[in-house]
Amino acid sequence: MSKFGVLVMGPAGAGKSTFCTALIQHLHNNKRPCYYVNLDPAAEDFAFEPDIDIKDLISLEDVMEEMGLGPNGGLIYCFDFLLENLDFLTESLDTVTEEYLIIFDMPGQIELYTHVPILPTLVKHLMRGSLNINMCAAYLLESTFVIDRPKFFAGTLSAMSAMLMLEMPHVNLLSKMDLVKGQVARKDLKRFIDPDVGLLDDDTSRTMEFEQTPGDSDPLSAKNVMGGSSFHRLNRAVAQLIDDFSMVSFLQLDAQNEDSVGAVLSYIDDAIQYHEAQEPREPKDEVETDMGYDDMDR
Ligand SMILES: Nc1nc2c(ncn2[C@@H]2O[C@H](COP(=O)(O)OP(=O)(O)OP(=O)(O)O)[C@@H](O)[C@H]2O)c(=O)[nH]1
Repeated sequence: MSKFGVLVMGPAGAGKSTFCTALIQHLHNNKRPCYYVNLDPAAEDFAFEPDIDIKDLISLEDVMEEMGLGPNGGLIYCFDFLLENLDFLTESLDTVTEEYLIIFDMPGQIELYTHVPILPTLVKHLMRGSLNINMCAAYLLESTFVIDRPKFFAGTLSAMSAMLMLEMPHVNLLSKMDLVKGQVARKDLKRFIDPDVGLLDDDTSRTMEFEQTPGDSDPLSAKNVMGGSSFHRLNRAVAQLIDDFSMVSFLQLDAQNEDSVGAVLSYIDDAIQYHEAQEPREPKDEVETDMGYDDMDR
């Protein structure tokens, strides 16, 4: 038997830390031990004190001050530093026994999940190195995005990008469900759980915005860029890509409701166990980060 872990990811403000707190509380209530790892070098207030805190190794504030970097470049610097000092994680995680669920609370900068190979390297170390942790990713997307469908598809694309990049068991969560219940009809909500491109066609609230003003031929005019037909075509192409891959579906999460947290945990447990039962796969070749830190804040 090997160790178990969940990597809690998603854009800024999606509810990652709140979910981690609710998960830890739920595990406590059910007398299941857990081990909390904060990997957000900017996180400050915790409901439960982390067992490992990246800030004991490096903090975003110090990096931004000392290196003169912005928040995105600074974050990438912190993660590069973590990758150079993986013993910081390994030494503590080595001592964690198999009955613990290891919860990794990640930062919200979207760059980390989409176009730098830092996370795959970290995941590879955790899953395939000597630690041999059986991991599942939990990717959170705010359910209030369903009100703004292009935003919802953009978020769904980032979830898909993380799935493709990390190649690990993956559970996508529509978080903050308490905020949309009552605002979105149950049958409409179902269409966001398994997103299909038709959602954009039915988006009557935005149809007006997508119509181009007759005679407005400047493709870069504010109206055309923000709400014009090219914007609509781009959204449709993104939605079609997601539809074609047919990879992303969501579970609903209301972190304030313990039954909801328990149901999500069951999926995570199942995903981990299913993966454990499969043959181990060959690791991918390591890839180097090819972006400068300054580029991240442009
Ligand atoms: N109503 C409601 N609010 C929530 C829920 N989960 C989180 N929030 C609120 O959303 C805000 C952001 O939540 P966090 O848990 O800090 O989000 P995060 O993803 O960790 O944010 P970053 O660390 O900045 O990336 C906070 O004000 C939370 O109280 C939820 O299930 N329901």
